[in-house]
Amino acid sequence: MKKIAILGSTGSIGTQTLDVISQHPQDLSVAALAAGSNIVLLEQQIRQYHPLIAAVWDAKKAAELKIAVSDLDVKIVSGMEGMIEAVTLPEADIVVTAVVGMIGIRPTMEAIKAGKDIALANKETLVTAGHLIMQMAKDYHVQILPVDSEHSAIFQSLKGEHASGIRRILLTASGGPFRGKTLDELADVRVEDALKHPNWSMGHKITIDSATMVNKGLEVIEAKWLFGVDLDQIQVVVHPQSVIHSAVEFQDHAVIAQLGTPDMRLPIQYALFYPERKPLQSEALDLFKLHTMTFEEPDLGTFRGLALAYEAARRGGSMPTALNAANEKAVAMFLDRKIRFLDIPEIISECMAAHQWIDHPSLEDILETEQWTYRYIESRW
Ligand SMILES: NC(=O)C1=CN([C@@H]2O[C@H](COP(=O)(O)OP(=O)(O)OC[C@H]3O[C@@H](n4cnc5c(N)ncnc54)[C@H](OP(=O)(O)O)[C@@H]3O)[C@@H](O)[C@H]2O)C=CC1
Ligand SMILES: CC(=O)[C@@H](O)[C@H](O)COP(=O)(O)O
Ligand SMILES: [Mn+2]
Repeated sequence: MKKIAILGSTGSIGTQTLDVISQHPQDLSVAALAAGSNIVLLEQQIRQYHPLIAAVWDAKKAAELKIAVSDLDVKIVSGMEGMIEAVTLPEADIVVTAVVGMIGIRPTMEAIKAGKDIALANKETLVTAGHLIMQMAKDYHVQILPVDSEHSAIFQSLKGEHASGIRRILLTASGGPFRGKTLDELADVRVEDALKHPNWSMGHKITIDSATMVNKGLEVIEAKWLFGVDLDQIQVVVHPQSVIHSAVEFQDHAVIAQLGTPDMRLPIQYALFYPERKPLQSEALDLFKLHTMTFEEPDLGTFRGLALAYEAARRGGSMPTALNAANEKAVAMFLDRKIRFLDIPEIISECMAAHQWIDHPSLEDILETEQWTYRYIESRW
């Protein structure tokens, strides 16, 4: 029986992880759950999956939850210390990092130090602290198993082959809801329009990232860390049908891809059972219904966020943190209707230009860069 801790159990990836666990009651069980503030759903999850511990970020909500589940044998904790206690629980074998944003860095690092394998959905952690996380994973002999659909597809296509065999990674992108639009057409788009992803149902933050294509930029950086390739070996290919989840071109020009319907339960399950494959109750791909698959080059002029991510990745050091922190803040402001859609790349660009670059940032440098970026945005917008 593999025991799982889920950081971000009430979100899109978290709830789909619980669905996978429900499909395999003989093999998988829940050791720990952690969420932000949705204690109504978290209580239901506690009653259904019986974790030993549940963490809530918000201390007041944690106190309310403690009373609500006082009939059960579950420890309720809160804040960052609570998150860390949940993911380092001795009984847990693997941690699914399904929290959104760079708040996931510290719990992920502590889980690695406690010897837990990581099923990594939280891409912001690798984008900002990839150099620290990948080294720690080596030092503590833990596996970082990708959950992000493209990275799982690359991982599945590689089948353990060494990075030296890779000629190129073909990282597919849907292009988001605004594919083919001009900058003029994007000037007045509404939050509702940006939240209409053509293929995937996901949390709000990543859905906006898909609309700006910053998501693809974050994924380029994530792929660099996960697979140890150079940036110029990663080619973004716009594939609006989201059926090819990504591919690897090898030195002999063979291209191996993973295809499927857009359903995150497959990459989640693959990470939880790796290297085994298990059955999954989900919709199978029907190529006759699909008819066509198409491919385009990304429009870096219109989707400036992707170009900025390449720039941040090339500069390295603390620049991806400046990009990511600026994006997290700007997306939150857009969702709050405080800025317009095209202000998102503008804010990222201004933060990157003003950022005091650090070559090999420590955890403290990364967290300080995050705070500086938030303060800088608050002082200007
Ligand atoms: N959704 C998807 O299909 C995919 C997601 N990803 C990545 O996975 C991560 C999660 O995405 P997604 O599931 O869509 O996001 P959601 O917004 O749906 O869920 C986020 C989760 O994080 C929790 N959370 C938020 N803030 C805190 C906090 N301070 N402390 C503890 N928990 C917190 C939320 O809790 P609460 O609701 O209680 O506030 C919720 O459980 C992101 O990094 C995303 O980029 C990658 C590929 C695909
Ligand atoms: C499901 C998943 O992994 C998302 O990251 C998804 O890929 C977003 O789609 P695009 O960023 O390609 O629009
Ligand atoms: Mn993805």
